[in-house]
Amino acid sequence: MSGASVARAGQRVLHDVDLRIDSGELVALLGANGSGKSTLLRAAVGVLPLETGCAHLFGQPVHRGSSHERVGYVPQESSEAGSIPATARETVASGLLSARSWWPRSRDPRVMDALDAVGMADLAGRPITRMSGGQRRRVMIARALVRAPRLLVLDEPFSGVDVPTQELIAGLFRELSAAGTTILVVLHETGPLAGDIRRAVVLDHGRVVHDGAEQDRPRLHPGHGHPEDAAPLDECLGQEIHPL
Ligand SMILES: Nc1ncnc2c1ncn2[C@@H]1O[C@H](COP(=O)(O)OP(=O)(O)OP(=O)(O)O)[C@@H](O)[C@H]1O
Repeated sequence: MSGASVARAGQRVLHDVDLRIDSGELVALLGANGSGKSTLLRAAVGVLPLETGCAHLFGQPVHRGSSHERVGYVPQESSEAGSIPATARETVASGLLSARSWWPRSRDPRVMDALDAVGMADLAGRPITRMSGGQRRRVMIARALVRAPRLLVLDEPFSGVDVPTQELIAGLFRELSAAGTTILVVLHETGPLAGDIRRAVVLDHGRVVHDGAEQDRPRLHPGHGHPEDAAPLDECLGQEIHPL
């Protein structure tokens, strides 16, 4: 990305971002709530339009209709899955859909392999609407992995996932990274990937304030821009995120 700015609801929330990620890098994107991490990811894969600047993937300009056959994208929990009662297997198979192939391929062996890799093969037949948040998260990671992407873009993959599964997924990222997959991952804490991340990009109020060694990054300060951060606990508890 070069000189990339993005507006949401008429307000600029990403300012003049320059970011180049080379093939095979593992990069953590960090920052307080509302600092613009998800916005950056979504603009980088063409889901959100740029106000200024440009973005390229694999040397080609990115736009909303870009083909993402070489990109695996795992969005944040709140924007994924919805209430469609697809099974884990069907959900992962939908990751194989493309402009050339529109028929769901649940029997493709890659589907069960991807579910196995995130420890979800046993629940392949369960509708994702009947899964916990952490289980759904693992299914969405399998969906991103199923077509062996060259670039994996993940928005808080460990959120809601228990520690043993975090370790499992971190091990998977390590293997993929060693095999040359490029990984850009939004994290709140580096957690199980702490020893693996050489490069951290930190956003603050939509600007890159650090791009370099993880141990040199500035400490995060409390969030801004997300009203729930300041809301009393009983108000937060009243919010139903996934109505069944
Ligand atoms: N759908 C939206 N409409 C309008 N503004 C939005 C929308 N989504 C995010 N924003 C605003 O854009 C800014 C950046 O939000 P973004 O979700 O990119 O931050 P983030 O760093 O990913 O936050 P978090 O850590 O809480 O996920 C914030 O000020 C936020 O309030």
